[in-house]
Amino acid sequence: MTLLRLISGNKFPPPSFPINHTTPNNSLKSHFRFLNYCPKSRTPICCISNCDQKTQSFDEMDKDSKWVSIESDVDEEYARELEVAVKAVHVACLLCQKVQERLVFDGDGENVQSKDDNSPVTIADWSVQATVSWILSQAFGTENVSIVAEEDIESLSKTDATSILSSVVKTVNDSLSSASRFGIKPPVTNLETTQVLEAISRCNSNGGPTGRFWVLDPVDGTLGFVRGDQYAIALALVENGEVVLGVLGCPNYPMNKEWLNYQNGYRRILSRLAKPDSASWDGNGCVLYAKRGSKKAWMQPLLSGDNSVISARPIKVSAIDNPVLATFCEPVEKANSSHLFTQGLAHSVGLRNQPLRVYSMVKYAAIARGDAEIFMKFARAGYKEKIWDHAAGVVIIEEAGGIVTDAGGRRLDFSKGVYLQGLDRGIIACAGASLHEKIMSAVDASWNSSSL
Ligand SMILES: Nc1ncnc2c1ncn2[C@@H]1O[C@H](COP(=O)(O)OS(=O)(=O)O)[C@@H](OP(=O)(O)O)[C@H]1O
Ligand SMILES: [Mg+2]
Repeated sequence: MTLLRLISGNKFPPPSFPINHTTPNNSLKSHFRFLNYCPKSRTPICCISNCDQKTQSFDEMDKDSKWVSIESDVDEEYARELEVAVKAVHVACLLCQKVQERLVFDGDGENVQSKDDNSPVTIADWSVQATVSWILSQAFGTENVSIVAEEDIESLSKTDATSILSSVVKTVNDSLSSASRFGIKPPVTNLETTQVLEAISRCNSNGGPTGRFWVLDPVDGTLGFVRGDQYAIALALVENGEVVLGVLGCPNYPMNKEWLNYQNGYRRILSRLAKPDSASWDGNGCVLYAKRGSKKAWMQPLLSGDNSVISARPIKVSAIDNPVLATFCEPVEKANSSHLFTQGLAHSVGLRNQPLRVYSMVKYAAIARGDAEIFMKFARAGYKEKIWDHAAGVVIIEEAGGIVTDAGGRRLDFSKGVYLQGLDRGIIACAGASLHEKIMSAVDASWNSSSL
């Protein structure tokens, strides 16, 4: 059996796989082939193999195996989808780190474009979209993959965009060629420009109430990204209108939440001064993921340097329910959410801490990890929230024990197409029910006097 079958087929390996019985839980039938136990973190981890070799037997693959863990059972629904999605997001995170480094440190500003709505788009947005689209198509077959995603190829295909397009093609090929460290088999030859454009434009699903589709925000918080700050890569799987899987890559969100307070260059300089050692969780980013109904959410560190060990740890929302001790997060940009309105809400609920203003869906990650207790977003009237800005974050918070609704207490509806239709006033995510109710009551009490 070739590795390709493992990656692209829906079948799991045959039962004759070598299972390392040093695992403390032999009943866990991981969909990875080699169960083992991480000597450092003492968590169960599973080998994946170095896939850049043409065809390997499983025994051969074991020799150069690398470590990635996904705590799920081979028989569980969506196990294969989760495995592929987490790997794809890891690949995308490394891609973005490299592009951001060039953009911010080397002043490669040419690779930032403006979209029709004046929001920025960079080679990272298109490259991630192409890369994730290609990986999903390889894994499940192009005909089985439907993707709703933020970018299209309109501006990229214009004649004056040729140098950007070639940067995108190069970035995608560089990224896929090193994806083997995650067990993803790279293309046999570099992707042609047309293949890259096709991978991007294939993400043209409009979602809807039935069937299965992926939702991708290739770079959420592009403004944060171009400013050298926080951003996220968000991938979710929606089935019959319900988000069933969510994966959130946060390349600049390290283990230690204090780092969030250092914005822009200051944070970067600090992270450079204190380069993480390869096994450290402190300095590098993270990938969070969850599966609907599992009542568990997980976090992995990003690979750094030559490190090839990744173990996942469970995450939980904060237990704080006293407003005096709680912290709320909100968008950095006033244009995206009214700071004035949330300031009033904070005052009436009795929140005392300064708001944590963070770009992108990293805010969802902060709630899921227990670094903050409340996330509020109140966009201007008429703004229509897109499903890719929320899908992955919602399922991760919910499975980590939190609550996400609109201001009327209804769960967000991912079944109505590209937009979150029918959203009542704004979005409120909380660690617990008591804080959530307090915020909703405060919104009711002050909404009519707000200018929103
Ligand atoms: N006017 C307005 N109001 C509300 N929301 C908007 C608005 N404009 C954009 N967006 C969307 O917001 C995404 C950025 O995340 P946040 O809303 O959390 O804002 S911020 O990054 O913290 O400033 C951002 O995602 P990206 O485009 O992927 O960066 C947008 O989809
Ligand atoms: Mg976004």
